[in-house]
Amino acid sequence: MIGVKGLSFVRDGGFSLAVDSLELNDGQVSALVGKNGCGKSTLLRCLAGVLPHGGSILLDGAELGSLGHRERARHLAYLPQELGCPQMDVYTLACHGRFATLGAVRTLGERDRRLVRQAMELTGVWGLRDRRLADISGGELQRAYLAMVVAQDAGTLLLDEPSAHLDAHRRWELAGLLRRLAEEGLAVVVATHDVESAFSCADKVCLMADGRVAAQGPPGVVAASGAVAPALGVGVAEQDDPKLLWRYALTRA
Ligand SMILES: Nc1ncnc2c1ncn2[C@@H]1O[C@H](COP(=O)(O)OP(=O)(O)OP(=O)(O)O)[C@@H](O)[C@H]1O
Repeated sequence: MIGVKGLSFVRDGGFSLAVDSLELNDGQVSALVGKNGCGKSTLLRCLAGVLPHGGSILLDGAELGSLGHRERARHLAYLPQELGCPQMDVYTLACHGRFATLGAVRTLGERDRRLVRQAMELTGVWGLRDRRLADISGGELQRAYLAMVVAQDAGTLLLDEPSAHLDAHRRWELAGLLRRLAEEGLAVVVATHDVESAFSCADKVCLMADGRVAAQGPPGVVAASGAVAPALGVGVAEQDDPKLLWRYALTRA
């Protein structure tokens, strides 16, 4: 669980992020949505401890900055937006999720190997385990990285654009996977342009504009707030057709 109070971050280029108050709870999927450049990744990077910031970020009750690297990795796993393609196979990448909490001796025990396999099966990459990262598709690479983050077995997941490169069916599967992780008690936080999925599947939507939180709350409350069209340039509307995949559809602003 993450609690933010008075968070601030200023870039040299002039962009500033300011979040007065935000709670990202255990057992919930929380979605950060907003236009390109509104600050979603910057906020996630502050929450992950990657960027220095003003104000307070509590991670499971402890000030984020007071936690050492390994302690933080036990509580929090972060999937960045940019995915590198190091010279390794999919299985080794997933094992890196376990390395985050192990010491200098990176020997995986039985529990580690079980967590890695579970994460790879959940994300559908177990069958790709021997393939080199350079030899798989963009969507497969996205899922391989997701396996690494899930294998870390942390209570809070920060995922930057986890649906990037995924086809329509995999996007749907991802929404189910995130729901399942939340039901296991994790705080799942996603920055996404997949607005339909965010409003349809998240417990909480945090709508961002110009480095600020324009609205936050349950999807229905944010959808009715009048803040969506100004923030996104498009609207959302709840649909009453059970045949539709997503409960919320995009509309003209
Ligand atoms: N490494 C960087 N150096 C300088 N400015 C940056 C850097 N990364 C992002 N910015 C700027 O910070 C602001 C917020 O960017 P950020 O990546 O947080 O937005 P975002 O909402 O995640 O965007 P997107 O949806 O395009 O990924 C933008 O004005 C962007 O140009």
